[in-house]
Parts: sequence; structure tokens; C-alpha cells
Amino acid sequence: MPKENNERRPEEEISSSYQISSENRRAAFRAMLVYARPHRFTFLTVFICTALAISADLLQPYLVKIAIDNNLLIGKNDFGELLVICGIYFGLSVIGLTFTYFQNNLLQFAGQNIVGRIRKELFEHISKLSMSFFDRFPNGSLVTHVSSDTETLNQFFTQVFLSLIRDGMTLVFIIVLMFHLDPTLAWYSMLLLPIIAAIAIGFRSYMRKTYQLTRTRLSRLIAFTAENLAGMNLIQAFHQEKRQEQYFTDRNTSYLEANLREIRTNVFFNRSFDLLGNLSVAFLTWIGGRAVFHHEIEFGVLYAFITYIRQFFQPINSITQQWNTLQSTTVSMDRLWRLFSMQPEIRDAGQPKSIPLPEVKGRIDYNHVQFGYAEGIPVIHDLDLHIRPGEMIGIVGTTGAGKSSLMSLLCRFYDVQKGSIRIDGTDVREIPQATLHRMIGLVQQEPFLYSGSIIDNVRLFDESISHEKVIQACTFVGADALIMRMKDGYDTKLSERGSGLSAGERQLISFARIVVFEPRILILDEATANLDSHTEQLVQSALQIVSAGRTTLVIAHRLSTIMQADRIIVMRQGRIVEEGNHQQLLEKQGYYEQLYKHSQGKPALGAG
Ligand SMILES: Nc1ncnc2c1ncn2[C@@H]1O[C@H](COP(=O)(O)OP(=O)(O)OP(=O)(O)O)[C@@H](O)[C@H]1O
Repeated sequence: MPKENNERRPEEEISSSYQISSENRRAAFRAMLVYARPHRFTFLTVFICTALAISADLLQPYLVKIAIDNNLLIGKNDFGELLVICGIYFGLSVIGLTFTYFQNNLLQFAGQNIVGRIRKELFEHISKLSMSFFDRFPNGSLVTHVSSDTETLNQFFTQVFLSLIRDGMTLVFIIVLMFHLDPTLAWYSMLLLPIIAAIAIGFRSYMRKTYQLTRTRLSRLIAFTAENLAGMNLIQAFHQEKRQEQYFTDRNTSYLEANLREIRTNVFFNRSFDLLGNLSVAFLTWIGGRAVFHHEIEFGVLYAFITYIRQFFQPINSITQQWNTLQSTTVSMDRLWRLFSMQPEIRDAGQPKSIPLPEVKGRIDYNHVQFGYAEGIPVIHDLDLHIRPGEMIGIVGTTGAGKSSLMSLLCRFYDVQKGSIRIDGTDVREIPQATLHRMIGLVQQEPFLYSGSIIDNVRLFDESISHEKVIQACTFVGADALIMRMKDGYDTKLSERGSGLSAGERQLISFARIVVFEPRILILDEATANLDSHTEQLVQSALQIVSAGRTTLVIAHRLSTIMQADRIIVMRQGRIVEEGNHQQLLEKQGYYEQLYKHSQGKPALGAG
């Protein structure tokens, strides 16, 4: 049902990501972790591989300490032992590398699989949502959810998760080794920990803002470029090139500035972190050097400490870096979770009536129908219309009179608010949607063609429909000759939305679809509006063929399209104001007659 005016639009609900309540965040995390559960053994193996790789890496400085303190400094001069230590050092490097390799591959495997499944289920979920949802939800943001948000989840599983376990474990291992080597020096090093963390977090939050600014400006630039490319003919026709160039330059410059600022901040942060690292080494060398001087610790211990303190910075830097990704993941998870929890407003009845398709006669009854997209603003008012099986009804009226809405209600893209619509006496709300959509064939002003072969476009990728049936259908509507003139005939690949074909050719292909799927009821919504008079004749004769024996509803601005209809209804502001065949309506000398006279003067009618 249409939502109340004051209710928040789903798009707003989903984009208001910075107001995620902690309850929602937890729920989104829980929902998304369900997808990770089947991979728990992979994650466990990743954990073990990481622990082994880190241990192998961190034991290397300890080996050097043994070589210094237990061999070199005490003048043992045992070259054999030194060689063994070097061999173990090399062996540890190989072990570290091997386990890192497994850990990375396993994690990528799990992450890609999880995200692949989420993307598939998201697409399936979106395709089940009702038309009212698509009215309120711009396509652009849906594309973002299916592509970018799922990609952010991928980063979570492959980068954030990895960083949390790898860098977290590295820090813990380094601290344990430091305390094992010398507790006093270890406590001194611990003093650095909060200072490093505070600086890193402060910098990171500033960097996040610069990053977001860059992304926003980039998406603005991309949106502007895409819009301009799509409307280039209009820009050239109205000589707007100079003005658009100026707009582009403004956006481009502001993106460039944001980008440079981000890069400057990044370099400054990384170099400051290096400086802090060197300061820590100097601090430890001074404290540790004094301890070595007073024989409180061995030289090898100081060497190992200095190496560990250097390694200390990398995981902290990496964890703070992943903190940003974690925040965007939270936003993406929340948005995806909200999308997943949206339910279709139009659903099949608890016990839908099963209607065998061959038995459908095609009688349609609109019984005192009332409908509006928004609460309190009706678009159709108490409309009563009864159509006999096989009858051809022409529908005309002013722009916004409610003609297309009437058809959307019959297809049950929306539900009526009052009254009912019945097909052969059964309320459309009681017919399973799958059956209803097989009963009704819809041809619109801009027929939608997919990128793919002509044959697949006619049979809508349903492989159970044979080539012969498609060819028969195309021959039937008069499209065969034009298809055979194409380079690969029926296997000709169409580009996106069939952009290589003329409007008439696209329309003929969509008629062939109707013949293939054999719906009992046919709706043509302005199907001939974009055609020149020659192509219109072609399509018109195809329409005659296709509509024979089917209940047909034709919405047309061009009266020539519907003059032959059994009955014509004239609509105005959601009501039927006149009804009859062409001749009867002319005799009435009412609104239809005015439209007719107008159409004699001008070939196409605009707003009435
Ligand atoms: N998806 C929608 N959401 C909200 N309002 C809508 C929607 N579709 C149509 N309307 C409104 O409903 C009214 C009827 O629109 P409808 O498209 O049914 O008219 P129409 O007679 O088919 O017009 P046209 O001849 O211009 O196609 C219009 O005021 C229109 O603005």
C-alpha cells in the first residue's frame, strides 16, 4: 500500500547511515555473520596459519639475540652453531612465507564466496520487491548497494578481519616477548603504546574526513559526466557545450583539490609515524644502552628490543587504518540489512486460487476502483469498467488522467484502495502473481530489450522455448524480414537496451514476445507513440494480428491507433467521462470529438 506522506522514504532510511543505532548495528552484524558461519572452519584454519606465520617472523630477532649473547659476545667462536642459527633463521622465513600464503588465499576464498552469496541473494530479494519500492528507490543507489556495499563487505572479510587477527596477534606476541626479554625495558616501551595509539586515532579520523570529501566530489564528477554523455545530443542541439564545460571544470578542480589534500595528509601522517618510530628507537637506545653499559642487560636483548619496537608500529598503524574500513563496513552492513528486511508490499494471498492458463477467457471487471500513490491523493476515483473477453478497448485522455495507473492496477503492480479488479470473476489479489503475469502481456512505449541475442530477447532467456517458435512468432508479426537482414540474423547480439535498433524494430520484437508467451490479455501503453507513420502502419498491422482473440487494452495519444477499437473510453482526472465506439463518440460532440478535431490539425496530442 502507498505509504503515508510523512513516512520516511526507504532511500532516505537507507542513506541516513550516520544515525545507525547500536541496536541496529548489532542486528546488521549478526545478520551478516550468518553468511560467514558456513566458512567457520576456513576461518579457524586462517587463525592457525596466522599464528604460525607470526611466530615464525617474530622468532627471528630472538635467534639473532641468541647468536649475539650466547656465541659472539662471549667469544665462543662456534661457527657450526652460528651456521645452525642462520639455517633456522632461513627456515623460519620460509615457514612464515608459506603460512602467510595459505592464510591469504583461504581468507580471499571465504571472503569472495560470502560476498558472492550476499550479492546473489540481494539481487533475488530486490527483484521480488513491489513497484512502489522502485518508485521510491532510485536505480542509482540500488546499483551502489549491489556493487559497492557488497564490495565493502568483501574488504571487511579479507582486510579488516585479517588485520584484526594478524596485527592483534603480532602486538600480543611482541609484548609477551618483550616482557620475557626484560620487564623493565618492556614497561618503558609500554609507555609509548597509548601515545602512539592516540596520535594514530586522531590522524585517522581527520584522514577519514578528507577521504570522504574526495569520494563525494568524485561521485559528483562521475554523475555529472554520465548525465552529460547521456544527454549529449540535447547539449549540442541547445549549444550548451561551453556552459557544461565550465560546470565540468568546476567539479574537476574541486575533486583535484580534495585529492591533493588527501594525499598531503596521508604523506604527513606516514612520515610523522616514521619519525615517532625513530624517536622511540632513540629513547630505547638511550635507556637500553645505559643498561647494557651497567651490565644490567645483555647487548643481544637490546638488539631484539630495538627490532621489536620497530615492528610495534606497523600493526598499530594497520589496525587504525582498518578502523576506517570497519566504519564503512558498518554503514554498508546496515544499509544491506535494511534492504534485506524490506518486504514486498504486494504478496500472494494465503491461499491463492489456481487458474489453469488455457481456461482464461479474459473478462475484466473494474468494480468501483479507487487508488492513489500517496495517501489522501486519489488518482483513480470510483471507476467502474467491464470488458468482455476478446474485446479491444482504446483508452484516451489528458496527460496524468490515470490511464497507465489503471493498467498497473490490472497487473497488480499496486493494490486498489477501494473496490476490486476481477479477471473472469476472480479478484486479482487472489490470483498468484506468477499466473497473473502470464495471463497479461504488457507492451510499453519504450520496450525493454536486454543485451543479448534477438532470439533470447524474444523468448526472454527461457531456453524451453524453441528457435522455431521464436521464428514463427517473428514471422507472424512481420519482424522476420528485418531480422534476416541483420548480420547474424536471429543470433545478432543487441547492445544495452537494444540501442542498435530503431523504435519500430524494438516494438515489433516486443510484439513477437507476446505471440511467444500467448497471454490472454494484452496491454499496449503508448506502444506506437514514438513511431513515424510508416513504421506505425507496420506496428499497427502487427497489433491487429497479435490482438486477435485476446482482450486488448490500448492506451494511445494518437487517435488513429484506437479508432478501430470495439470501445473507446475517455478519461479525465481519474474518471471515465465518455464511452462508446469512434462513431458514437464523435456523435456525442463531447471531449472525444474535441480531441479528434485537435488531432486532425496536429498529428499527435499533447497535454489536454
Ligand atoms: N509511480 C508514481 N508515483 C506517484 N505518482 C504517480 C506515479 N505514477 C503516476 N503518478 C501520478 O498519477 C497520476 C496519473 O498518472 P498516469 O501515469 O496513470 O497518467 P496517464 O494518464 O497514463 O498519463 P500519460 O498520458 O502522461 O502517460 C499523475 O498525476 C501522475 O503524476
